Amino acid sequence: MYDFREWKHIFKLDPNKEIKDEALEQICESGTDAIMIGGTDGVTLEKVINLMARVRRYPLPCVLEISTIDSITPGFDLYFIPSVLNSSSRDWILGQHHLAVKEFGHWINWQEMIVEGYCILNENSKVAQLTNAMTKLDAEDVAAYAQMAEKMFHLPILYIEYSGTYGNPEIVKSAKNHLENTILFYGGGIDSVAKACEMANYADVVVVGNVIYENISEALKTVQAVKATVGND
Ligand SMILES: CC(C)=CCC/C(C)=C/CC/C(C)=C/CC/C(C)=C/CC/C(C)=C/CC/C(C)=C/CC/C(C)=C/COP(=O)(O)OP(=O)(O)O
Ligand SMILES: O=P(O)(O)OC[C@@H](O)CO
Ligand SMILES: [Mg+2]
Repeated sequence: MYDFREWKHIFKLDPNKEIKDEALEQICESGTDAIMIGGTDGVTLEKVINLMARVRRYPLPCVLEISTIDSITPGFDLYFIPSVLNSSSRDWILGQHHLAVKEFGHWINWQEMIVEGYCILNENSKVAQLTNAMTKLDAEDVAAYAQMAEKMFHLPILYIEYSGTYGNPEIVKSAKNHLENTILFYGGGIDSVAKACEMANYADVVVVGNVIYENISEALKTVQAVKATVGND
């Protein structure tokens, strides 16, 4: 079983986006710690299976970040289950989860399931709009979610999500200062070595998504940049 607590860098591949074999090979052989498959819209079972099979040619961990019940497929190393802590709708905090467990609970291998407490901060992102996230939060608000994630709910992961835009490092730093056991993921707008290094100072794991499809050579450079950053100032 892979230990996500040891990871520092993840590439997130979107099943709803095309990636050529050559680019996929570069991503999978980049030295990243894991591939996470996930996205907000257009995530179908067929697209997830197809992408998983292509990633499976390479010997690195492959995680499904569940966004819909219908696209869950066996064969991943781990399953990350998002719960959007700052959603204004119970559906995205625990409602969808309740439906899934009620219907499929007897099939679930809980050792493979890792819950991510999401805090979504880019109001213009598709994921913020989908989940009705309350994005107007300051560092104190996010620090409170961090404490709740760790101390109240004992969540393994807190994910600060700026999907599509670069976030505020002070907010990430403040969250990190309130965490001892919960692993802090940062994702959003990492499109350069400088941004990757800055967030790696505070987050335990830096997630890199869109730049894979926009500028693969910059995407690849983020791997060593993150790994060379000592972190947690
Ligand atoms: C192995 C096997 C076959 C098991 C079967 C048993 C089973 C069904 C287990 C599942 C148990 C369970 C509790 C499932 C949860 C079900 C569920 C649908 C929960 C809701 C998850 C959720 C909150 C989704 C909302 C959207 C979201 C937060 C998605 C996460 C990914 C994300 C943030 C994508 C954004 O990515 P990005 O690339 O920025 O987006 P776009 O580029 O597309 O804009
Ligand atoms: O696509 P970007 O903006 O890199 O964000 C990565 C990830 O946090 C999305 O869920
Ligand atoms: Mg994306």
